[in-house]
Amino acid sequence: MAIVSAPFGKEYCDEWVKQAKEYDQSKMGVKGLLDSGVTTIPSIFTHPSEDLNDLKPSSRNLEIPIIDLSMMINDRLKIAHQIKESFSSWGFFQVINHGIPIQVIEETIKAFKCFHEEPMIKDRYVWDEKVSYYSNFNIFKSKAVNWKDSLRVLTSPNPPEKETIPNVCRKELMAWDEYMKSLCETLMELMCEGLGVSSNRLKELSCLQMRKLLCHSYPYCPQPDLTMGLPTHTDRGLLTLLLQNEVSGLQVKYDDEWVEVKPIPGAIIVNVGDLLQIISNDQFKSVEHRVLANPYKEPRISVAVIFNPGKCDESDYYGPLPELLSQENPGLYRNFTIPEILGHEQTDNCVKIIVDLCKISGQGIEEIAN
Ligand SMILES: O=C(O)CCC(=O)C(=O)O
Ligand SMILES: [Fe+2]
Repeated sequence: MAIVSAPFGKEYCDEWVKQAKEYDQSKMGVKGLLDSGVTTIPSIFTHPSEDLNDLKPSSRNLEIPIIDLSMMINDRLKIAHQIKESFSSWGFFQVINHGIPIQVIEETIKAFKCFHEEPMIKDRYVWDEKVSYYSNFNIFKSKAVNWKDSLRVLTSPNPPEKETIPNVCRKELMAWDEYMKSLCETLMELMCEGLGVSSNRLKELSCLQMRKLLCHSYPYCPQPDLTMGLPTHTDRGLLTLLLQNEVSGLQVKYDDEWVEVKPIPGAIIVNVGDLLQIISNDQFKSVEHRVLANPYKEPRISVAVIFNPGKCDESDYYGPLPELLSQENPGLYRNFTIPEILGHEQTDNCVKIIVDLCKISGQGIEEIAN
């Protein structure tokens, strides 16, 4: 294979697109490449050097906040304030003691690992099925291909079309979606209480209704210094609930430094997306994060459930909650509709594009969601 770096100059660009197309059409994914015996990464995976020069996490002993949900019974308001504080400073926290049995968590990871990892020769059926769900999101609009494989399923409306979910992990996927919906409902109530608005406010805005499940697998990478698992981005939706296995790799930007999110068995990572930053009028922050290419033999598995508003007509407007606005706290964003957001181009490395899209300069906003 010819040496091709990231798509600068036209010739390189043509060659890059050709090779990326070949890779995409083969539907083999990164796992398939590894199974075919590659010991170095094909050059289409090489990320630009500016994205690779600060891969080391901060040497300061920083950790994203941990919220113990079992303490909610004793002091609900305290937990609501912890959530608000975590979201306004970090945009992230890990939740523990959330009530989801550890066996369910282990079975979920096992089922998704099975989907991504079954080798093609051992079990044809699993491989064929995996190929039929192959997705490499906007590969040609990215700077380079990422060293990961992903499964994407729209889990709402519930139940989703049967054929959109792989057989090998259908049962676990549907169960996980229910667990996440229920945990998210509790967290959204606490978020509202932390903001000082009515507990059901986000639910009533249909914020639990539209869910997308992304299951990523980051297989071993022989040259992790040259590529990324998932480049720097912010999530576009409202809220993301993420399960990770014991293999680290996720980093969050804090104070201009990258902080590693240490795997805690059974914990769920929760983070603010662009839409929630807008709705909270900047009280919650949508924060940059990324995943390094995995240097370990064990694959990194993560399962993200992304929540979005379910009312998606041209006439359904969302924007900063009016209860949060005052003379001293004017609205910082204009209203938006979901079709408008969906119409906006998306790649794996978008940073705050929706926040920027809706930001208004000057004071006040023209229209307010109600
Ligand atoms: O795989 C991970 O740990 C993070 C995934 C992520 O950030 C995303 O899907 O938006
Ligand atoms: Fe993300």
